[in-house]
Amino acid sequence: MASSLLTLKPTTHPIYHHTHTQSSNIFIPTTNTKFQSPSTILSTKHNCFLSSKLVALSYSSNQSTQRNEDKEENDVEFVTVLKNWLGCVQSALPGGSWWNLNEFKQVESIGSTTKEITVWDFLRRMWGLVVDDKWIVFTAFGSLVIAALLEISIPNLLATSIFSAESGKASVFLKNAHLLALLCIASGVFSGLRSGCFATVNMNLLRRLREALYSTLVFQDILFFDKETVGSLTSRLGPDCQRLSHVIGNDVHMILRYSIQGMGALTNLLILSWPLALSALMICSFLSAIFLIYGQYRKEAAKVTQDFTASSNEVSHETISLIRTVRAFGMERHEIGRYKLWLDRLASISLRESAADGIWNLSFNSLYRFTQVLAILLGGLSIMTGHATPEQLTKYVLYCEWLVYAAWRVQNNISSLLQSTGASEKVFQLIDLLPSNQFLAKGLKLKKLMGHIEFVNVSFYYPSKVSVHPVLEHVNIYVHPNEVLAIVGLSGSGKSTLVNLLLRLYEPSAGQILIDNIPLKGLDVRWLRENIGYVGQEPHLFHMDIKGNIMYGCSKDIKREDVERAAKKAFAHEFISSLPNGYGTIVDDELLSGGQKQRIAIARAIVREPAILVLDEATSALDAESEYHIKGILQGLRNDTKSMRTTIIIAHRLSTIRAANRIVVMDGGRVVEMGDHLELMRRNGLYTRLYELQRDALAV
Ligand SMILES: Nc1ncnc2c1ncn2[C@@H]1O[C@H](COP(=O)(O)OP(=O)(O)OP(=O)(O)O)[C@@H](O)[C@H]1O
Repeated sequence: MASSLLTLKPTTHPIYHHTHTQSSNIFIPTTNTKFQSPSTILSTKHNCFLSSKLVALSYSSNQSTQRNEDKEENDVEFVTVLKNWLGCVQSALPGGSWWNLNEFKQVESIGSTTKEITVWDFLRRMWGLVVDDKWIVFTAFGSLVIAALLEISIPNLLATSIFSAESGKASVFLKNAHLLALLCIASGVFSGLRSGCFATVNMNLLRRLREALYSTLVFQDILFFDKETVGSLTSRLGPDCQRLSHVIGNDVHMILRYSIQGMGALTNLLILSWPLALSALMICSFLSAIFLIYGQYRKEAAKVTQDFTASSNEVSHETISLIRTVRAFGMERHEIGRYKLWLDRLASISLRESAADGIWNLSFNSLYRFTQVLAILLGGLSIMTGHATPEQLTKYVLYCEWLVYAAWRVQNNISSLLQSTGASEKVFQLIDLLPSNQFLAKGLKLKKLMGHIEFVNVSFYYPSKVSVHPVLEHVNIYVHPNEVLAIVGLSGSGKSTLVNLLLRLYEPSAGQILIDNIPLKGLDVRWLRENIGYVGQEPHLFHMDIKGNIMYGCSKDIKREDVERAAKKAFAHEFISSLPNGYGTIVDDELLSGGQKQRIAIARAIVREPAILVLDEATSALDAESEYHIKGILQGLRNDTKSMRTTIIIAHRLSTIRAANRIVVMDGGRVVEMGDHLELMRRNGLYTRLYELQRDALAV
């Protein structure tokens, strides 16, 4: 290859100089004008012949030097390649660096810090999940034991039947054949019962496991969801739970079944010939020793695989849920690359697992065959010396096979159990999380909420975001019952955070919030939320009909007329009625426009007739006409003295909140101005600046 790149034409062209790149070992021809060919130096009329001779000589000597150099370089190249290969082989040998999973553990993936759990703890916890079905479990294990004992008697009876036929003992043969048929039917019945019961246990276990995990997740603090990703959590609920559900119905079941069969086979072997039985046992012990290393390795690999699966799930979830953004920015290939990175890592782990599997199977098969050879050898010798009969040898060979096969199955299922134990760590860590304190504390439920709100010296940091400056700093705000309070300010000034604290999605780092003079912490959180109507910046709809979406979370008895009235107030009735199934139309986040979603969300907040209404940028996606009407609603709500409703409205469009009783102006987490529109305009501060900027923008 290297020499083929060199095209030496010394008499007509400047000599081709070749360089040797260290990294690639490829010769690159270069035309270097400073180097002249021998023909250029010696080519004169007088010395034409001599020069041509010298050229030839020099060329041939150059060629031979080059051949030598090429050879040396080829040798070096060969040695390097050989060294690399040897290095690869060495690292791939059992115990080599290729098997080390630590480098994967260092990859930043989800949930890498978990408390190690022992197999015993794991089984204890799984038992806790199936204890309600204990009778099904006991029936399953009872049938398992009976079926296993029946199955292990079959080889003995089989050999006895064959040899009784061979020796012409018809009555013995018939008796054995009947017994054999009975045994087969009975073992079939008990095997069926066993499988059915274990399948039921599996199903119930999976259901309970998912239920336990899901209900723990749903009651976590919002802070928890700031840290965890949706993809990783759904991965725990999906594949991880599925994997754990096989533990009792598959792993424990198989371990027990084959342990009984193995013990039965060993007992039969010991009865037949103890030296032969011991030799088979030695092989099994050797297999167990190999297995110990293999099982531990699979447990480690399972943990890494589980985390990588969660990470890949996270990427795919993010990409699919944001597919419109991905498409708009043409990032499809980039996203595929991101996903592929995790798939490659998973494949890398899988490769090691498969290789470990291969080594394990190789060891097992070799030893299994070796047992057969040993049995024939020792058994044959015993027959020749008159120490054993052919019938005994046949039984011996059959039971030997059972023993080794049972040992293999037991060990394989122990390995699977270890894998599940590894995979269970994160799942149980999540299940063990305590619900948010809010749901544990029993708070007050007031007879009637007046809607008086007070933020007293409130400061706040988001716990998930380490920051020098607080998001809110010494905020003091009073909202009177039935008042419409608007909060304005630049983006990121902390307006939504105020609402988050009012809804108790987070707790203030300092200061406190009072409602009707009672600290928020002292109130029942569910009751409080029932009494607050909230419309967020990006309202989300559930995949259900519009009526269900409007009624969502409302504890009162709501009639269809109430839903329609709320929809009319929110200017949603007209577009809902124009849909094919009206209020029965199934919608979700993708099927409606932003403005339509916002109107449904406003109807959802209105229908519960809350004492406190919070609108966080609730008019941002509305057209001018709807916004005008919504302003009318707000005005109506304000004048509705019967319902006594306090309204907090956050808006960027200052036109929306001009009519508010008071306007709070926020800047960098602080309240910088407070008053009604005219007062603030007179003050000529931040509000005036913002107002004028918006007016100018509209005038342009
Ligand atoms: N869940 C969160 N975790 C960490 N930081 C957050 C979280 N939510 C908001 N922040 C940060 O808190 C600060 C205030 O955000 P907030 O949403 O309250 O501002 P805002 O005034 O409502 O902004 P906008 O008008 O753009 O909605 C921002 O710097 C933001 O990055």
